[in-house]
Amino acid sequence: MIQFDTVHKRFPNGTTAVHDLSLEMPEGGVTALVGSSGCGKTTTLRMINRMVDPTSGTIRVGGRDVLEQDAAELRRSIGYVIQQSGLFPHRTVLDNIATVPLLLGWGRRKARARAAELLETVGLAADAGKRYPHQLSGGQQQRVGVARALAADPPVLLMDEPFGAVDPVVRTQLQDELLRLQRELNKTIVFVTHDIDEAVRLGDRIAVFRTGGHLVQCAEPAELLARPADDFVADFLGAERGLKLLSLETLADVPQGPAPEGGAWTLRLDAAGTPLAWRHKDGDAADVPVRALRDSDSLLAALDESLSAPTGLVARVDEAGALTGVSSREDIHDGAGAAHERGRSSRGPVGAGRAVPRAPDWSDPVGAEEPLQGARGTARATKDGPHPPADLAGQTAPRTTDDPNDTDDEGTNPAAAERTP
Ligand SMILES: Nc1ncnc2c1ncn2[C@@H]1O[C@H](COP(=O)(O)OP(=O)(O)OP(=O)(O)O)[C@@H](O)[C@H]1O
Repeated sequence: MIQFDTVHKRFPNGTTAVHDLSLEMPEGGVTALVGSSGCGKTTTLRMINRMVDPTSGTIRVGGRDVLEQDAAELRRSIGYVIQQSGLFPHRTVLDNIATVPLLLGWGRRKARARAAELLETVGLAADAGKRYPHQLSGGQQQRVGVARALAADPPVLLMDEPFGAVDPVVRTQLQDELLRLQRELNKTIVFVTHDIDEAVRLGDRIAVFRTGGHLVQCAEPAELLARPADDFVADFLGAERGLKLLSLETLADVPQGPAPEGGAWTLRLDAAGTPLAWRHKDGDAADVPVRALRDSDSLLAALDESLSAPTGLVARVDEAGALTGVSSREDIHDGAGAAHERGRSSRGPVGAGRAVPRAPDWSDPVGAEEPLQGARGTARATKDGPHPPADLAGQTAPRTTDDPNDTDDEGTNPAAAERTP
């Protein structure tokens, strides 16, 4: 879907941001761009929708050279989500989401109907549509940002650290939701992040860059974790590379047996057979909570639970949450060893049956129930409106898809003011 062919970007001040990049981003997949600060991730992303033009080389989207297309039209045909959502502060949420459809000449009624539909898709209550961005939490604003990017149903979504400014809990919810949406929508997504865990979780492929805009390795997460190309990539992946690999493997193949009876600990179940807690036979010790796991949960979660459970056993449940059996710490450990063995072999199927997130929908209760006030995490809003971090103020935040003349080769910001479609 997106092809970079020896693409080079040198800014007028002499900085080489991207160095002879050749990379393919497959259709319907999430390509995560990672690397340390200043290694050219954002520039790479912005060359796709011509917010920045390459100095040399060719970028094709859907087989067409982007330089042969009108920049404004191209930008409207590609969804774009940034950190701090980049919403227009003086427009309602509904109008923010309707921005691109209006630019495409849909007509107000149709554009608003589509915006209302998308509010639901991203898990926000209809009431949120009438609010202004600063009346939403950081996580909610990001959802609006995603809805806005999806409004004209573009085949390609560019996401630049979209969840970088929310707290870890909200961030995980947003990641889960993106995975759920992606299973339905099958967009071609390019996702920039600093966070390797986020890249492993979301990426079908991960491209690792190093300073100077050099691509060091591009591979599926499991392959990257099992066989980093060099010390730079290994360092970037971090000390817990082995555990990260287990986050990609499911528990499905680990054997299970019947829950123990008559020993020191027994598993308490409710009437439907759902595990509740481990109970000690003497009744002196407090019950130990149990985190029952499904086949689709990860080996990492299983390892964690087996270490937390007093018996070393992991309760396994079916889709309805009813107990199917238990797996021992040893069996889980063997499963982990087998996953690593496959990873070390030339092209093992590690990660093929990738673990899926547990929360199947936008489980942010704020969307429906909490008062739509204030912000959580670092994307804080106050009664005076959102406060973007200093490095974003006046630069990234105002850049949106409805800003057709916005290119930044000189590092200036022609889009400081909101433009009306
Ligand atoms: N408009 C510009 N003019 C001059 N240099 C620029 C411009 N935009 C980016 N750069 C430089 O190009 C290099 C790559 O920047 P880029 O924003 O693409 O990196 P990044 O990997 O996305 O960084 P970060 O993770 O910190 O956002 C950096 O050295 C940056 O200072």
